[in-house]
Amino acid sequence: MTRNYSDFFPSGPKSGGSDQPISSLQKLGWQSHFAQQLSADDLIRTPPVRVVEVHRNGLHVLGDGTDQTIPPRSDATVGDWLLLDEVHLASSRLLERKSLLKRRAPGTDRQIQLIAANIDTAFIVSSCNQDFNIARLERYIALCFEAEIEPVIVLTKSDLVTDPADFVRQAERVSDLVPVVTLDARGDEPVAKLADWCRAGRTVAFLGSSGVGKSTLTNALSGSDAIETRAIREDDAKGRHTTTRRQLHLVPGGCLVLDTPGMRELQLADVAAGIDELFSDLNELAASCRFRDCLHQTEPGCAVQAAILQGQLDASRLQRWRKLKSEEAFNSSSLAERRSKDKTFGKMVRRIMKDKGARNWGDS
Ligand SMILES: Nc1nc2c(ncn2[C@@H]2O[C@H](COP(=O)(O)OP(=O)(O)OP(=O)(O)O)[C@@H](O)[C@H]2O)c(=O)[nH]1
Ligand SMILES: [Zn+2]
Repeated sequence: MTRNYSDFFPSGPKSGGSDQPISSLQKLGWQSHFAQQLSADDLIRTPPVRVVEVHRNGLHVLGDGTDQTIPPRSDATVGDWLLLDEVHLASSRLLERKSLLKRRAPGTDRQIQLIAANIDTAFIVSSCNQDFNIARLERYIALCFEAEIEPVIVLTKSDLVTDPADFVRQAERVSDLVPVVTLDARGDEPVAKLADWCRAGRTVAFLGSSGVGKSTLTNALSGSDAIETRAIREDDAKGRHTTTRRQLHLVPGGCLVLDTPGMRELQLADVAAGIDELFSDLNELAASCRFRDCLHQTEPGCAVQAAILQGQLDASRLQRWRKLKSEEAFNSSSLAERRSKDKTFGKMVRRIMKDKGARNWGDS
């Protein structure tokens, strides 16, 4: 097979609305970030493929002329790029990610699980009704900032309220860095209003609680009720609650949409930097407090309390910041403890094995 290798080294992300044809790899989300990581020699020996689906028996990968399932590996997740070693599949090289969403597994084990890699934009979906919750939006945004994913707030069900303006105002106050879009997820609005982020070759995901309209939006983007993709399998097309797989849907002529059922139990762990970024206004204020360890309660010279008194800061935002930070600290510290216990245990095992080995030698 002859490949046009110039396609593998894009000059940069294609601009929206451009009529330039894009290569099959670019359609799969290939970007200069990945191209920079390989040499022409790598390319000849190991063609890039993207993991579009993870299931128990393996990873479904697609590339230029490649469509196959390779053995599972714990360090790769949906959205990852691999340099496929067709002779030794397990030796395929994992390319450095542009972004990574991970979570702490529910239950007692609480291991870190990789959710998805290389998402460009996450639409944080909430509806203009009782689901609307600033603290929840903030959690998702902190997570996106940490994961290096661009968040966009999408407020659905605008048709069910007389005026969504109040929801929009509240959502806009979450962060200057995060755009807010309102729409009716059924019909034509999503395609038009999300077009900037849903260009061909971009990878997007919808995050949010059950019933807010994530599936409706996904279908709206794909222009059908059953998303037409190369990765989709029959059972998934029928019922979206039946699958526990994670996969990327290739929207014909458009972006790639990640569909992951595990997004609902997201826990905040190891996202301190994301929280700092989201609450940078509070961090800046805190830097002017008289005491470095100010708790922003009743301390004299507290710049945060002063801002609240002056009406520049909403007291509830301070409360949410505190809550998020303590949740994060709790989740992360228990992980640290677990890691250190694991280490101690590992050391103990090695010592015993060593002792045993020494004794066995002595016995012989
Ligand atoms: N009126 C109105 N109904 C909507 C809108 N978006 C979604 N719905 C309806 O809300 C219901 C739930 O939408 P889904 O798309 O299934 O929500 P989801 O977020 O995918 O839910 P899960 O699959 O449980 O996570 C469906 O009946 C949709 O038709 C909207 O913008 N306006
Ligand atoms: Zn203070």
